[in-house]
Amino acid sequence: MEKGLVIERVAQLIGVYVPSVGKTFKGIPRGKLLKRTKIYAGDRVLGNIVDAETFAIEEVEERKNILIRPPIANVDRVICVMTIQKPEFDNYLLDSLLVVYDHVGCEPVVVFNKTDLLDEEGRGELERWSELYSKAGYEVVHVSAKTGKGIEEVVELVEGDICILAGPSGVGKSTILKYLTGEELRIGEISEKTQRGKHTTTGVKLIPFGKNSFIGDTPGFSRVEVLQFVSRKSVKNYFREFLRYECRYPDCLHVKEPGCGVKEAVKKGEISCERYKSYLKMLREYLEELSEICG
Ligand SMILES: Nc1nc2c(ncn2[C@@H]2O[C@H](COP(=O)(O)OP(=O)(O)OP(=O)(O)O)[C@@H](O)[C@H]2O)c(=O)[nH]1
Ligand SMILES: [Zn+2]
Repeated sequence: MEKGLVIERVAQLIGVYVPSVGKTFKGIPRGKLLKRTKIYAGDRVLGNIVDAETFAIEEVEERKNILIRPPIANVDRVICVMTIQKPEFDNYLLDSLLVVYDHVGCEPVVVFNKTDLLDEEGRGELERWSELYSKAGYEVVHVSAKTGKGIEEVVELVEGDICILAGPSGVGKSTILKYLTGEELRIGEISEKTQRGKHTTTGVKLIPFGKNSFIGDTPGFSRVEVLQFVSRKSVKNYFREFLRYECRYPDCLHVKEPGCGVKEAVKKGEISCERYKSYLKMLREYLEELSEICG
């Protein structure tokens, strides 16, 4: 059987890219396959080329994850696009994206875009935040989708991966996608009925770029409520720099417990106050003493 990758899932249409022939076929699920599983963009499938247009899908390989928004399976990377200025950097939003995507097994990359328009102060901020996130254990890249600067570094970093873009409105997600693939980013339809800002789309396409990478044509989250996705007690597992420290109690939430290694590290300046504040905010906690430690 041949291996294929579902790169298009729009209504009933399934597009299967078959690397051995470098071509996309119309996928037809065989037998009772659809009774057993759904088929998502990003699914790795096994099947046979039936004719010049058709690929009969026999099996869907086990998925490493499925994102709900956009609906894509096996997403390796989320490119979290942020800016320092225009719009102003929102570190709480970034921290929320990092937690939620890490939770689904999607490795985040922090991309600061619009570096071309930074003034002196902006460049200082860019350096400060970049150092903070690198130290915390994330990959950080500076780009300008206007001049193309730094984009190649992103392409190299995500080689071979299935990616999506996430980040707030106006940071340049569409511009980056256009730069990478020559295609437009589709905006997910916003369903007005749900108050949660849920987006629904009729389908999703993965667009090839770089040597062997794919990227979704629908953006991921532009804002996110962490506790809708991650339980209160496991949020701490996705602040990766916290994992380097030990606490007296293994189930320590790093809030008011005695003998907390994380809080100690914040006091010593080894964990940044900004990150710790984001953590408390996610848990809807507040610490009086923090104003003394962090100012
Ligand atoms: N100077 C500069 N402008 C940029 C850059 N990238 C994008 N822009 C501009 O910023 C504006 C917003 O860019 P978009 O690509 O539409 O941003 P988006 O994140 O897709 O926004 P939404 O569709 O609202 O989610 C556009 O006017 C772009 O031309 C950049 O690197 N430098
Ligand atoms: Zn602790």
